[in-house]
Amino acid sequence: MSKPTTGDFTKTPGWLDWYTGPSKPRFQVPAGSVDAHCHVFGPGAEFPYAPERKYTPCDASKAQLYALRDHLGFARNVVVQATCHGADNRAMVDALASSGGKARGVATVKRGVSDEELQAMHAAGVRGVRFNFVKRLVDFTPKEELIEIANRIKPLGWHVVIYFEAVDLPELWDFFTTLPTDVVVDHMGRPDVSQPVDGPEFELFVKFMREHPNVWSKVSCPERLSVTGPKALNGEQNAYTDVIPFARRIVEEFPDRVLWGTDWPHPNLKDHMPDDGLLVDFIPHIATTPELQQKLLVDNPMRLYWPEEVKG
Ligand SMILES: O=C(O)/C=C(\CC(=O)C(=O)O)C(=O)O
Repeated sequence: MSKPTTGDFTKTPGWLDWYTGPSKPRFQVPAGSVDAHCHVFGPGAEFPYAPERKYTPCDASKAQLYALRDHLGFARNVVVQATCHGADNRAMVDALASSGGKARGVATVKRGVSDEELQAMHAAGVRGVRFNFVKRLVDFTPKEELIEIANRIKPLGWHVVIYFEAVDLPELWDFFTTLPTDVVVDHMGRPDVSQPVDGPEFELFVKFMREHPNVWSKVSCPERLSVTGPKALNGEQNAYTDVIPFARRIVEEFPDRVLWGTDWPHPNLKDHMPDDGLLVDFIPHIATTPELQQKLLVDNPMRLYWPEEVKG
């Protein structure tokens, strides 16, 4: 893969660039697998970063994303709008347009978005909107605005992706459970994996999924959640062992409502940048049978993002 660039923007101090030269995964993903959570950044010279952004990344282009897809053995991507682009979805939509139908998108929209804009995004392959509640990433948006947006995108058959920290789930519960669409949680609601997997915090998340059949979860980002590692670097085949019980529990309890993604280019990591090949080798630790792997990587994302291609 080519190397990251930065254009005229100055990266956030301490920014870690994505890993060049990822290893070839030992785990071969099933045919038709979907990387259901990844981003593009700019390039800033073509698609400038948003003035309201909380971080400035290195560039991560669609060509680099699709090269990674091919290298890892994936067939498709779901490109999620990153907060460094605010509600300017052009870089993400441009990536979808160049994918030959092999990428869908999740956008960020404001209440002022027009029906024509929503229709154009739908035609480009957008199938969801993302509501972000992680305070270091976004300014607060009133809940009435978000509900209004959710009601507007529902007729398009889109869903809502939510990103929040585990400690905030109790406060957000009532809002999340009134959303009128399918709801996809990023990174299992960011559990504190130093707490027990059957402790009150994660039990609340499991209850959220158990009591609400419209709620799905991405079992992604062990590199973000892990406290003890080991890191997915230097050929490590048993990375992020402290995250495994959490992800495995969700995969086994809700096999038809889980998704997986690389999270490339891994915004805002502070400690290390993982080798994406080794992240793929993490998958069989959390989806331990071919049946679970098929659902996680193919059947579930296809049902949510390419339903027209799913028979029956
Ligand atoms: O890539 C992710 O999912 C997580 C992010 C970044 C993010 O959500 C964004 O910029 O939109 C994070 O925790 O910093």
